[in-house]
Amino acid sequence: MIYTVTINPSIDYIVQLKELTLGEVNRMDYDNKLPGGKGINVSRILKELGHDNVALGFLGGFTGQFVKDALEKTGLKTNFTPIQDDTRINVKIKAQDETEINGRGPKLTQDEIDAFTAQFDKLTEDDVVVFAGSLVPSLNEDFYFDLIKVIRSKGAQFVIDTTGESLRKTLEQKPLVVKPNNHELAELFGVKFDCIADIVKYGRKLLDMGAQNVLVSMAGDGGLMITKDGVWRSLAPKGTVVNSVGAGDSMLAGFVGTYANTKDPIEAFHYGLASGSATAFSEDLATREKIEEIYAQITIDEYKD
Ligand SMILES: Nc1ncnc2c1ncn2[C@@H]1O[C@H](COP(=O)(O)OP(=O)(O)OP(=O)(O)O)[C@@H](O)[C@H]1O
Ligand SMILES: O=P(O)(O)OC[C@@]1(O)O[C@H](CO)[C@@H](O)[C@@H]1O
Repeated sequence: MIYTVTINPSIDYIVQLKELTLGEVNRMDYDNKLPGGKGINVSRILKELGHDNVALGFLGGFTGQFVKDALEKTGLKTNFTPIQDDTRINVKIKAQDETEINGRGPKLTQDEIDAFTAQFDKLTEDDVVVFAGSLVPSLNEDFYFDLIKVIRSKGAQFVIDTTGESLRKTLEQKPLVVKPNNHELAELFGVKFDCIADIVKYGRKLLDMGAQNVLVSMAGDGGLMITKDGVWRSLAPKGTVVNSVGAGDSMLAGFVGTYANTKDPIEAFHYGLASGSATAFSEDLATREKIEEIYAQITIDEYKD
């Protein structure tokens, strides 16, 4: 089974207006409330693609109830740990630019944390756990690292969408895949990339440091996949970008779901790219129909040094 973990879910409050003027009363043209959080987005795309999965994390208050109901309406399997405090609301303003204001997140009690962590004792080597998104203020990065140790001790695989030092620290536990974007990869090594060969060189370092597969997303320039068997590249398909929320999560979902079911990294990369671009071209996260349409437009070429 694939489990996604969203420690700090949200209601994504999408607000659209032609122009945002700071310091004035602005009126919305359109607004919408969506269940949000990176792991939840991964779960929603996994479900679209027909990959069985369960969304885990913490939900509380009227906002948490909204997220739970919205996910259950889609038929997604969830097993969120109930909490006393309210799940956060993240504001996504789509005006002349896209501006995001994300909440800090709720307080968790020790009993709530213990109830959540107990679930990981049941994992087996057939399971994959995907961690995505920020932690709540009362937890630090060690929370992820400690859970990852438990997951690996059960023989299960893990994926964590993180950057910087916490990415470096998780590599020794051999994540199934890491997915920095090209800027995050450059920052991790304190370098600047001038060409694809530079990106490949530093992507290979992540393999050497423990990652099983490396995806480097490059927004409108597509992506690269680096594995021990070779390097593959794809240009992004053409389309109108209407949404930058969740493209990275969708890419991760397309890759992880396909890889878990086929063990074919090239097919997984293909679905990862298609899912990322399909979401970038959609108002909300992509539908399966859109992902398949984009999939058919993508070609993947082997990259030779
Ligand atoms: N302008 C675009 N045109 C086509 N595809 C895109 C575009 N932007 C993003 N994508 C698709 O989404 C994938 C992930 O995008 P990106 O590189 O921005 O990841 P990210 O930085 O992790 O995203 P996020 O902002 O969601 O965290 C890309 O590899 C690509 O497939
Ligand atoms: O504050 P975090 O956890 O880093 O990011 C949360 C978030 O911005 O990420 C998702 C898009 O990737 C949104 O659904 C959600 O609001």
